[in-house]
Amino acid sequence: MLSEFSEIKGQLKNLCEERSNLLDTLRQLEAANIEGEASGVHDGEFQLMKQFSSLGRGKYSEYSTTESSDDIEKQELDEASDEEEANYLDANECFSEHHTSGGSVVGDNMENKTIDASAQAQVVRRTKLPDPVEKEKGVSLWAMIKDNVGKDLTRVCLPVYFNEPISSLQKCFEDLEYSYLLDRAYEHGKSGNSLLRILNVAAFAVSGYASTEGRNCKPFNPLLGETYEADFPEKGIRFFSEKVSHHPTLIACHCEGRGWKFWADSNLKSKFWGRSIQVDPVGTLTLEFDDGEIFQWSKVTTSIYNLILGKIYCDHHGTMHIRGNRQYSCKLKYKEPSIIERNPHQVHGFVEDVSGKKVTTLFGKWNESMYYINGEWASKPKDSSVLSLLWTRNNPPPNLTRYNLSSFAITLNELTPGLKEMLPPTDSRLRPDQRHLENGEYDKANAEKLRLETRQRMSRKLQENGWKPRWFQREGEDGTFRYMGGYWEAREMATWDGCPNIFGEIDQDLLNSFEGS
Ligand SMILES: CC(C)CCC[C@@H](C)[C@H]1CC[C@H]2[C@@H]3CC=C4C[C@@H](O)CC[C@]4(C)[C@H]3CC[C@]12C
Repeated sequence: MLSEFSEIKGQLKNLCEERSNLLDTLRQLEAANIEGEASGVHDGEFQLMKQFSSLGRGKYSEYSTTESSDDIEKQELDEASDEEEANYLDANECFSEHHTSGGSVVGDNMENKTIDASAQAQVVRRTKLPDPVEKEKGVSLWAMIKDNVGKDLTRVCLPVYFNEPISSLQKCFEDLEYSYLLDRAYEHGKSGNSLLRILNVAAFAVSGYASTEGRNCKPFNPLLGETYEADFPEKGIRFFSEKVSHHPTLIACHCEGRGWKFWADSNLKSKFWGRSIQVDPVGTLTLEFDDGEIFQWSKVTTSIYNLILGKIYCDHHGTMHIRGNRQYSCKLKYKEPSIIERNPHQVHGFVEDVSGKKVTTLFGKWNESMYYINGEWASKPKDSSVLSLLWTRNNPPPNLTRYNLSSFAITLNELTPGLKEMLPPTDSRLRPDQRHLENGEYDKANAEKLRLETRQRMSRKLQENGWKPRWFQREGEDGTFRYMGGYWEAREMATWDGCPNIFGEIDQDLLNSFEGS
């Protein structure tokens, strides 16, 4: 059984190598003669799709089967704890970049910064993570898992090496990296082009997945009541999120941009399949334009593969239905990976009008770019000139670390000058274990993580005793969390009433009441 499996794996590996050689050749060809535009005439959508995929600049290394070195560094595992019930897979949104095969962190000592020259605000954000203080330790996930065979994996506490220095609250904000698509959508709708509005909304919905590529660490599971603010005047957006429930794990977020508002709450249902995990996000994302047009959709299924052997990677599959309250809606299919289908990460779909008539075809890849074909496919000349680019992913930062954060993600946990003094005590940036991990202080990070997990274990009790989120409230029949307002106003006044010091020492009374019951 096992030998059969490794045989198949071996064959797959060969196939993968063959494929990546082919892809390399194609890429070279592409570099040689194509600049953003495909040449040649083809006879149908299929051909065009093939051609399109060969234009990809994505890497396919997630399908390679390099075995993780079994550096056995035994870690004391926490007993299955309450805290970890929903903690194993607690991310909520995500983003990422290309892969690094090794785990080396190379960087110069210079803190290189870029200056955003936009007239509005001179926000200077970092372009790399701090250089790690300690050398990284190699710990294989397999070593962790094999000692826990038979246990519910979702309840196994993992040491901090499996985390990325981003909390789930911050990861939610990664979905807004390409918020300019919504600005565009607003403008198009305003000038009467509702088709281009929904096309940009669709591209936005897909772009939220771009940075999940190559991300193979767990985000921090926020503490109950933990918050995250992101004021990005250079993007014209302001984002806020709060962990509103620990049982089940729920995160709510709210974002305001130029002509639109976006909100969501997310709950993840996960299934463990042995070698892989399937995550089904539950909940609706809502986008409301200032002119009253509303779009709603849900995220598709994400699977995380190669938990035991090979390189961990995730893929997304299922159908996303973007429902609008006016003329158009859109269906997008994220294709399931298969051995025969050598073209991973494909997304395609249609914009439909109220009568269900297909108006426009969309396709692309969630890790690269999205295109649309205007009008009836059949009536078009069959070459790439019918394609219009909607979205393309930003380049990865020059020095990728093992976390594979995008340039945008790198800025999310930064304490820019003067920010610390403004933040409430609940902000993710102040979470000590996450900060230590970011600095590469692994022992300190682990110690703080253990301390905070004690607090986390009390969350159920807190919730049973009537704990309520500070900034969000359940609303409507479906009970989605909506932002109540007041955060940015409180920030102006620097009054953080009702924002406890959740990262500090645990209040003795709280501890007593918890242990006494
Ligand atoms: C055992 C550990 C080390 C495995 C690491 C698993 C990583 C790859 C997992 C853990 C949590 C996962 C995330 C959980 C939830 C979502 C929301 C979904 O809408 C997009 C994918 C996304 C963002 C997942 C991407 C992959 C992810 C980050």
